Amino acid sequence: MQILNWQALSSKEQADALKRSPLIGDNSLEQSVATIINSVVNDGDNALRQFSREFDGIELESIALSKSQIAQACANVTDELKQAIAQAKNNIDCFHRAQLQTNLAVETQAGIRCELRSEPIERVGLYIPGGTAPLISTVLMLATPAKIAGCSKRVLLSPPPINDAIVYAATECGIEEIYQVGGAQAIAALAFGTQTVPQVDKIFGPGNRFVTEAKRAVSQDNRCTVSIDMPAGPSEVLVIADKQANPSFVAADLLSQAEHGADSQVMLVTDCIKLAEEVNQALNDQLGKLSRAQTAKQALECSRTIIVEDMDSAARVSNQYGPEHLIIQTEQPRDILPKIRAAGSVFLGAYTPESVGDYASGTNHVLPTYGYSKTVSSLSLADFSRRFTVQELSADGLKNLGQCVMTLASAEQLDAHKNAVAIRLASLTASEPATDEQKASKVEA
Ligand SMILES: NC(=O)c1ccc[n+]([C@@H]2O[C@H](COP(=O)([O-])OP(=O)(O)OC[C@H]3O[C@@H](n4cnc5c(N)ncnc54)[C@H](O)[C@@H]3O)[C@@H](O)[C@H]2O)c1
Ligand SMILES: N[C@H](CO)Cc1c[nH]c[nH+]1
Ligand SMILES: [Zn+2]
Repeated sequence: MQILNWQALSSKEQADALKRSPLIGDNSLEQSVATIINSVVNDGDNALRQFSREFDGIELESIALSKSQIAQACANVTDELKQAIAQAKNNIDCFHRAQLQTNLAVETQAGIRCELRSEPIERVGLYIPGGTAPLISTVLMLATPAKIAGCSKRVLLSPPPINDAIVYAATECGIEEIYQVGGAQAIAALAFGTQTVPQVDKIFGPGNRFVTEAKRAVSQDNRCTVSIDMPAGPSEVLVIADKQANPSFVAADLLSQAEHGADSQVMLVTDCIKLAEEVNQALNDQLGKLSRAQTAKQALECSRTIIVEDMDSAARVSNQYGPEHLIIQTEQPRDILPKIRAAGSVFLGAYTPESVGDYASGTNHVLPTYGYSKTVSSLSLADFSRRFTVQELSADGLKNLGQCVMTLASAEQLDAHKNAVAIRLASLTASEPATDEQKASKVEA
């Protein structure tokens, strides 16, 4: 990887050093995805079949999997893979179940009760990438929290021909509706519905740049009201390492994300030039042995090593980049953690490869990319529910708050708002028995 000295760079060069892969900034992407979406809106299933032919090279017999197709796919999965799926699912289930929250109620003032409640999102669409690798683990990452949250309609889509283990993992997570459609056309189908694919309320799942652009586009399209989880595009990792880090471990972690796609990006930030050179050597040694060497090599071409003065500076560079995954392989990784402001998921120490989070530690691997980790959180149980508030005032509560609201409404010159309170306060006063003082003043009058 290209090695850059952070201190020697101008601020423009520093910003360029942290730019994402040029494939992601491709201007033609927006237009080609818009064309795909419009075709699905107009032609429904026919468009899905046409794009499957064009992009996946598959002549689709059935878009929806039948019960017998599902049973056959499950029977094809080996026991070893079934056991690994079960172990990963247990950990993911354990971590996401722990995120269940109870509704809360607070009395902000006497007679004023405020509540925060949450309800599952009813219809969710789960997109499982499958263009270049069948991401079986993504099924667990999406379907497990969707089930725990109580989403009643959970449909799963993945490119054709759908992988048997994806189907098995889906059924293990209680998914009954499975469709073989991929790419931007799958996202359009979930957003607008077709003759076969049902329309959903929210779309979840990562994907390549076509999928991610399609999610962005449908979430801003006023022809539908679908929402999305987050921009979870091509994988990224940034490794902060010091002189004690094992260069082979670092190289292996960088390659584990580089192999996802040519548009993936991996970064190394270190205060040790010797380590940077050893990692480059280890990358060369390991790259040739990978089945996806060509893809990883392309990703490495748009990736960089940045030499910084010290670990404080490393944390600042990482925060500026806002990586999807951040690995800290230093002598005292926990010392750096409090300085981290932006990362989708953090991996501490030499024995925490990023792969464990991808598959089975229990955390969710659906994470914001493109620098969105500065503002967007990693996928969690809360994303499958919507929160809403409730308030209830007693008559005394309204008496306590009425004047405050009327004063604010007057200041905003919104008379009807003020009146909605005033009319009630007046009715309360009228229905109250008169006090001795009031009776006396009436007699005097
Ligand atoms: N950020 C995250 O949380 C996260 C998690 C897992 C995976 N990922 C990423 O997901 C991605 C998976 O990508 P993938 O390609 O393997 O699978 P994918 O399912 O996302 O995309 C495959 C689909 O892309 C469409 N496509 C391919 N070429 C096209 C073209 N030229 N024009 C229009 N559509 C086209 C096809 O319809 C195909 O079915 C990787 O980039 C990986 O890094 C991200
Ligand atoms: N690294 C991916 C998230 O960017 C998730 C994944 C699934 N399988 C392997 N890796
Ligand atoms: Zn991965």
